[in-house]
Amino acid sequence: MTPLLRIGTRRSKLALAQSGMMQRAIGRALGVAEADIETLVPLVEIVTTGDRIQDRRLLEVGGKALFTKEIEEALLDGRVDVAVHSMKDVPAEQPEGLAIAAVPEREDPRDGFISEHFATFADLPHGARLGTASLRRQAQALALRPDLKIEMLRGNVDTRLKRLKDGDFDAILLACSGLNRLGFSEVIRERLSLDAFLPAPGQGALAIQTREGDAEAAWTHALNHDLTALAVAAERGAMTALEGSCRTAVGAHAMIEGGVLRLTTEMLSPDGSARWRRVGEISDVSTTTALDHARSLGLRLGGEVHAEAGDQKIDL
Ligand SMILES: NCc1[nH]cc(CCC(=O)O)c1CC(=O)O
Repeated sequence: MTPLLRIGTRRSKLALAQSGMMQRAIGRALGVAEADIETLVPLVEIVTTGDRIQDRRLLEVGGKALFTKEIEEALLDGRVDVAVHSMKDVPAEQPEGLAIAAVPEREDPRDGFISEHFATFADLPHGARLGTASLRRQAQALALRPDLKIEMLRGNVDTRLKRLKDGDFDAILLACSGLNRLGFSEVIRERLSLDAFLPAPGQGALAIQTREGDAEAAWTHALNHDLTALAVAAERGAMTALEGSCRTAVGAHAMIEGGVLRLTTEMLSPDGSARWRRVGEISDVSTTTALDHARSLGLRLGGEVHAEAGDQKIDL
């Protein structure tokens, strides 16, 4: 049996968990019998530059694309037909010839607090060591607790949890979504508030990427969750206006309740002492609201934050 669709995936446990979930969803959408999914919708593992490089300075030069480049090349070559990414890791612009064909329903978008000895973020003692590689989490943590010592924490989720266990940190912060998908939810001591720890644009959501010509295939519609796609479009609009990347402290989160989409976006100085935030809404949203409508709100609010931060704009 020749495969119907090949799914390109990174080899990390999280990437494999996410791709595996989508493999089953795509198999079902294509009407493939459960027993044939592995054969007809196979996973193809691809090592990306980002996986090879552990040096943060090099990652800063290369940015997000380091985690997606090789997979995108495989898509363009036709070696694979679909890629599953964490939306958070997808750059603002799609490469020529590729498209985000679907955005499945979002997992918990919140950041999780993980610690051996402390039950909540507020319980951390003066000067406690907090591990994170995210400039956004660093800035948001310092905004609440300038006394904390932020320490670099890189690597896959299991590496990070092991370093916490080894006593390298008093606590670490990780996305709840990744932990939930890995089956590690029990390590989360506290789910941090969306207000204090405004998530990264797209956090908790996945991006299903295809060649442009395949983006309208019937199975992509089956995987798409319209309201998540709309919320994420707003968040990524803000990200675009704020030139958000791994290098800047940018948060954006949109929630849809009772037909109202409410977007919050912010930028912070790395030490958390300055914070520029905007909130805006679109009313009467439904599953048929145009993504561009949501994106425009993001671009506008992000632009306002950007303008207000002005000269003080953080350039690292
Ligand atoms: N940059 C790392 C990254 N990219 C996506 C996730 C998982 C969270 C998600 O699904 O958004 C993580 C780990 C983390 O932030 O804890």
